[in-house]
Amino acid sequence: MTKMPSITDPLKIGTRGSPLALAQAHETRARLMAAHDLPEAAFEIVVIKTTGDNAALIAADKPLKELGGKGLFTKEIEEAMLEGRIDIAVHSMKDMPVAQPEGLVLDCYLPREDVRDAFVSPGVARLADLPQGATVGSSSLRRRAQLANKRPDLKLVEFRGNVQTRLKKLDEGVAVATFLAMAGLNRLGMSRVARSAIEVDEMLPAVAQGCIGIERRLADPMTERLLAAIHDAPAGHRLTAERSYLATLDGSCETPIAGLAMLEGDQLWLRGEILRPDGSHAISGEARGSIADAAELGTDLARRLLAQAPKGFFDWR
Ligand SMILES: NCc1[nH]cc(CCC(=O)O)c1CC(=O)O
Repeated sequence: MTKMPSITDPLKIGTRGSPLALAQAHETRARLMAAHDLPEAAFEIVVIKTTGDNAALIAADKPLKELGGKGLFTKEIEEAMLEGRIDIAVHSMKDMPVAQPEGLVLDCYLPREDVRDAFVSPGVARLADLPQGATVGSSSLRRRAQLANKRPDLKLVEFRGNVQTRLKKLDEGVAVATFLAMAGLNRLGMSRVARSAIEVDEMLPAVAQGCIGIERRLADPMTERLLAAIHDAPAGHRLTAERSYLATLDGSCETPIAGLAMLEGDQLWLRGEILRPDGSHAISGEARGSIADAAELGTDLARRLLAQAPKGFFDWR
């Protein structure tokens, strides 16, 4: 695109078709309209079906790592952008690999939502109140490992699908509780589904949880300029630290990894936790430093955690 988007030549916003993905695309469009004083018709939302949206695959209730891991929800979208069928792509940063394909850049982040996990249960008020031996549902490697580590008495079952599917499973008594990101619920206007928010000291969230990122083509200066106006610098500093930590740890989604950076003025406070998938061993640590050193902070914390990991810590794969 060489000129400002217009009704006759709209900027094409690529997204998955899930309710959460669409809500995120609409938020992005609203921010672009406001920042550039453009009408809604200057943007076109283009829904792209990804491997991860294949209902048959998801219904199989296999752990996501067996279905192709990170990239499952992005490959087709990135291909569409490289082919020019879309101009930008809106993503949940939590699901994004740390490196993008040649020719694409991911450096625009919207203001971050609630980073906490939600505790969802018809009968139990909070995580700490779960009775001994209760069955809980989650397909997230990180949440499963964290729960197994803290509460080895709990029984874990795979739980996937959209919010409605999961709530139905709870209704049917398949499990007494499940976990979702507060951010997703808030963006869907469904915060009431959360029985309580789990504080980050109790369950450290996934790297980049609650953050929307917008990807573009490298050789597209107009889009770069459009996106620069809606980039949130604080989210950028936090994500830089968290993603550099993840990159050093080799964050394929085959390893349970948690990480969260908080900003206090121009200082970053990065916390991290790596676990064995069965929860038998957790290693955590933290690092503090200036936003100018965000990337080094992430690398440094990751190296320190790895140094504490006994030989074979990740060998379970
Ligand atoms: N892995 C799926 C996914 N990717 C992003 C979110 C929620 C929104 C966010 O964290 O930005 C979710 C669902 C969940 O964890 O409940």
